[in-house]
Amino acid sequence: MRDLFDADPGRFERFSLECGPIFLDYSKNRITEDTLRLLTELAESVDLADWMLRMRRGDHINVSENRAVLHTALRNRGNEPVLVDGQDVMPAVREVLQKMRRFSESVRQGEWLGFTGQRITDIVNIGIGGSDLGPMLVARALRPYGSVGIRTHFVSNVDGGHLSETLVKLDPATTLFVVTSKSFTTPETLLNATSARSWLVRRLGSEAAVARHFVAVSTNTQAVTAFGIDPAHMFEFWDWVGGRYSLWSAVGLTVAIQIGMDHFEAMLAGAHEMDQHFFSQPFERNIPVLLALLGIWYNTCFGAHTHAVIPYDQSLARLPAHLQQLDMESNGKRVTRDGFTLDFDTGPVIWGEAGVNCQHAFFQLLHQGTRLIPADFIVPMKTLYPLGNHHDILIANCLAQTQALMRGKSEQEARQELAAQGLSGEALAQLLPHKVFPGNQPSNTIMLDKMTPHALGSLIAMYEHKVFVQGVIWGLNSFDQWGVEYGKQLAQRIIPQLADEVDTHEHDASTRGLIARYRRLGHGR
Ligand SMILES: O=P(O)(O)OC[C@H]1O[C@](O)(CO)[C@@H](O)[C@@H]1O
Repeated sequence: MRDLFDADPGRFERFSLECGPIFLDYSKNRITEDTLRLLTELAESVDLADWMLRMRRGDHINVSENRAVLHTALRNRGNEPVLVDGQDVMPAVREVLQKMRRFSESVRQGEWLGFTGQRITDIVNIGIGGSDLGPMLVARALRPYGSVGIRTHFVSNVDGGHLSETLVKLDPATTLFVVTSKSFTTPETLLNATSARSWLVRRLGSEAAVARHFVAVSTNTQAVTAFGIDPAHMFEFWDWVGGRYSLWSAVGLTVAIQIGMDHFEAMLAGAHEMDQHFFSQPFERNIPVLLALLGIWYNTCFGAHTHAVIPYDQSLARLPAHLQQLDMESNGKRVTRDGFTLDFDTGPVIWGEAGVNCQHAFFQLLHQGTRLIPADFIVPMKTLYPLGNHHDILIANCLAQTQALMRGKSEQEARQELAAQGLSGEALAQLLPHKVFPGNQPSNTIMLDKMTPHALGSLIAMYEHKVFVQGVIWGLNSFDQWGVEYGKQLAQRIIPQLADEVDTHEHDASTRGLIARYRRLGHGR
């Protein structure tokens, strides 16, 4: 890459793109114009444009679940209809957005009161996976846009510690629980919701309190009603929205209460702007398509097994976690949508951490380890937290890291540096190999103007489309997740067996031994 930069002063302009508040510099990749031409030919060879159209027009491209994939309809700001099985879904989408607006405003204005007549101050979203990670990321990133009197909390883990540690800070009289579950059958969520309900009823002394302190977000009215939540207090979404693509729906209710519906809709508008870019730009000028092609190139042709996501923005600290589900649950697949087993690598391991913290943790491996690790660096140009020169230092670190990864440090440069420090002979020779950086590590720098609802919407939508494009090229159905079912099934079998006396012979010796140990030492003893 050093040589490519030296040979072409226009490389940055040639290999950077803009869409609204998003600026992508992809010049620090091992690419030439030829590489890009070949990669876009690859996209053409799998009829990517046709797949994009099929997604957009509501075809059932989620073949194993026989569903349309239309999270783009949730943020459609235009007037055109979006058809699923011949029916326009936009009126229902707008109706739920209106209902979210009415409800979130009434909570924010103090019109929706708790059972004892007090204002709501704390919202607890109970959900897991897509019913947790997306809204949690957004709530954290957009906190400065929030209402002063409202705090949000996210409980996902069935580990009793998660709920207990949250409840201990809360007053039931001023707390609203938003039980968020697409299926409303996820055991972890239902158990957390049941325990929260018991806490509320015990502390407020009446079952009748539930109606003022519990609302639901789901596609399953029957299960919501069976749980004891009035369907009038249920916010609907639809089976054509995948869990990991659902933060744009009523799954964002907690966020809407926190930041207000105008900001929530600004986030939808940002996502819509990215959708329009994605659906209209030629592949070689299309940000999600280019990110996908670069990722495929490193993954499949260079054997890079992982992809790092490094937000230089503390408020995006949970972005890697959200993208882990988005990417790995979508493309962590080894058979094609037609059921053929693939003989090449597909979805990479997504990982990452907020910069600069990770510079002091795992960056050593990026700089001098043996692996090829493509990385995305995400950074806002303006900060919402002006504090002395903190932001300049943050930016400088981000730029320095991508530069160091790209340039490396040659043996000659390292030798000169050591000599300048007064080293020579044996001492210099011994240290020299440790001071050499191979470089040539690829990265994308994604600059946001500023962390706004609009920019965040564009950023997340950009990654959704990247994952879709990769799935199409690898021949996968990116919208099912059968792989997470098996462990769930086994857990249901093991739960009753944790009690004494139950036969465990169906299991392997390891699982049997661990159950026996738990019976002896754990189990609340
Ligand atoms: O919203 P639900 O139905 O509770 O599901 C939660 C999560 O569980 C999964 O189905 C599997 O982990 C995810 O895809 C989903 O986001």
